[in-house]
Amino acid sequence: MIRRLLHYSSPRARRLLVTELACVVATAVLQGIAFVMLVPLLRALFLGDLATVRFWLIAVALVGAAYAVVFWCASQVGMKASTAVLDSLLRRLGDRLVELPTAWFGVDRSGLVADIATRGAMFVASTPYSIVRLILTGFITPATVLIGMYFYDWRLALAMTATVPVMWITFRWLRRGMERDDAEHSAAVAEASNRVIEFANVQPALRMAGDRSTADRLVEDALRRQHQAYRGLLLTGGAGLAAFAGVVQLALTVVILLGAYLAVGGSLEPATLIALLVLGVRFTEPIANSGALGGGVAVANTTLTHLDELASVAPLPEPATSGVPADWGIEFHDVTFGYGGHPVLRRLSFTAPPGRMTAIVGPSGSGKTTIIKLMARFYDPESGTVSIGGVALPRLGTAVVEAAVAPVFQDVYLFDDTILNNVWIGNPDLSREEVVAAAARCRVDEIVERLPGGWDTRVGEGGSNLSGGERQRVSIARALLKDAPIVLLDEATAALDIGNEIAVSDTLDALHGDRTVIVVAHRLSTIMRADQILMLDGDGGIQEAGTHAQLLAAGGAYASYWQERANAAGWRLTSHA
Ligand SMILES: Nc1ncnc2c1ncn2[C@@H]1O[C@H](COP(=O)(O)OP(=O)(O)OP(=O)(O)O)[C@@H](O)[C@H]1O
Repeated sequence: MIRRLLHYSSPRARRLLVTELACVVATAVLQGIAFVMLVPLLRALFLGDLATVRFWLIAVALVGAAYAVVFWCASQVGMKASTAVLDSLLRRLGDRLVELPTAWFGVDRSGLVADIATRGAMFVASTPYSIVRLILTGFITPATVLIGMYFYDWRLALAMTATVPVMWITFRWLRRGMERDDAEHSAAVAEASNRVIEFANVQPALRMAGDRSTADRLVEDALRRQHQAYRGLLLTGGAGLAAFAGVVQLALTVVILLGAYLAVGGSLEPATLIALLVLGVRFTEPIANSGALGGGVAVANTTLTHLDELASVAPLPEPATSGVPADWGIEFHDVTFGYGGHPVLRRLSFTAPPGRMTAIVGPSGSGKTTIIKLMARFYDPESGTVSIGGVALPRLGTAVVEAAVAPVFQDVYLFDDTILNNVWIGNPDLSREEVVAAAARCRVDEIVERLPGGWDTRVGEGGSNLSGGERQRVSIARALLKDAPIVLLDEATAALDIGNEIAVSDTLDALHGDRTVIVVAHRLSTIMRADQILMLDGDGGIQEAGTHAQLLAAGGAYASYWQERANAAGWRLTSHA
């Protein structure tokens, strides 16, 4: 564990940790020496040899003083080391999260990350001081005592040595059990916190649907699994500790019995036996205490394993020097891609010309959002290439792609900051007036008018104080402000309010002819604006491609799709009239 901890520590934290451990080893050895010195002291006391008693008393006092000084140093360095280790762990976690491929965050990992960043990192950072120190003392002090024992009676020392492997095996067994159960417990805690967060987020939808049983069940199941895992952890810990304490007591009993046998046989003086038995107790006591801490090491190891897992997530390949795109057109060439082995796109090829708007339409689940995500390089395709301006995205590099692309997804997440700052992050170099003007173009000013604090109203965690459509409007304003040459817009199906529709239309008008725009389009008004429409076939390919007029004239799948949507819209208007 120490090796893994050193691996995740900064050079300063590493220096402090090594110094702390050196001090701990020194205190443990000094403690062991003091215990060993008790033997001649006690023996002299029993025999009434006061001159020898005085000599050993001074010697024990000197060793005790040295112990106190080194112990104080270990405590001071230990506290600094804990803070430095916590700092290193959080930095490593933060740096790693920034490097991870965007797709890693697609699956809900918030529970796991929160567990590492809070409970896990704090626990690991305090481990060297609160646990490792005591465990090291629990092993080094008895080892010193054992060596000392050989100087007084090799037979008792040998008996003690024979018990060491049994204690070691039991300790390892206890630790492994705790490690396994803590990994299960930690996964259950992460799952339960994901479900509780989800439960809170979907409350409005649940209440609308009038059926809370499914979400209730999911949360209850997750909490039940967490309780079960915790019970398992406590049971393993309890049983393991009892077994370990039993083995340690057995070791002491062996030494007492052997000592008594030798004393009865006359080959060991009673005064020496009593002194050695005191030493025997001193040998087993720290070991028994450290057994209880083995579980703590297991818990710390779980967090370190999670950090190892994060470190092993393969990053997307990046070029040594980025290629330069000839323009801002996007090309898919023979692209195949899927999730978990199930292909969503099969040998898909198309071109989205620069400065033009391409609308992607098709059945639900046909891969429209997936195409947008491949363009933003959340993933690389399994085969084929996605390129911008003739340069494949792996040769452009993620940073260049991220700078060139302004994506607006359906599931918009806003920071718990003011509405203005949420737009401003699109381009922090602009002035407040410029940001307000750009946001107004996307009709964010309409939202702001009804907010008590105007532009400086906080939007709540994830933007929860705004509607889905409003959140997307803020996100569109942010994307516009970024002034990227490519805009990817996944039109919100869940937010078909008129204000949002006008905001999207105005934005598309503003972008038209200037940027390459790719829209996953659901609204007829959006689809009609496009220079090119790609209609997906629901089997990973393109069924039809062309302009609105061309596709209508062709009278194929798109014409039927259009007719259906237009009829539905007409029916709605009539029914309201
Ligand atoms: N992260 C993911 N892991 C596993 N499967 C996924 C993931 N994202 C999407 N899928 C699956 O891939 C398929 C295509 O999803 P995608 O979101 O691209 O479709 P879509 O055409 O945009 O759908 P919609 O119109 O309903 O938004 C679906 O079957 C979806 O369930």
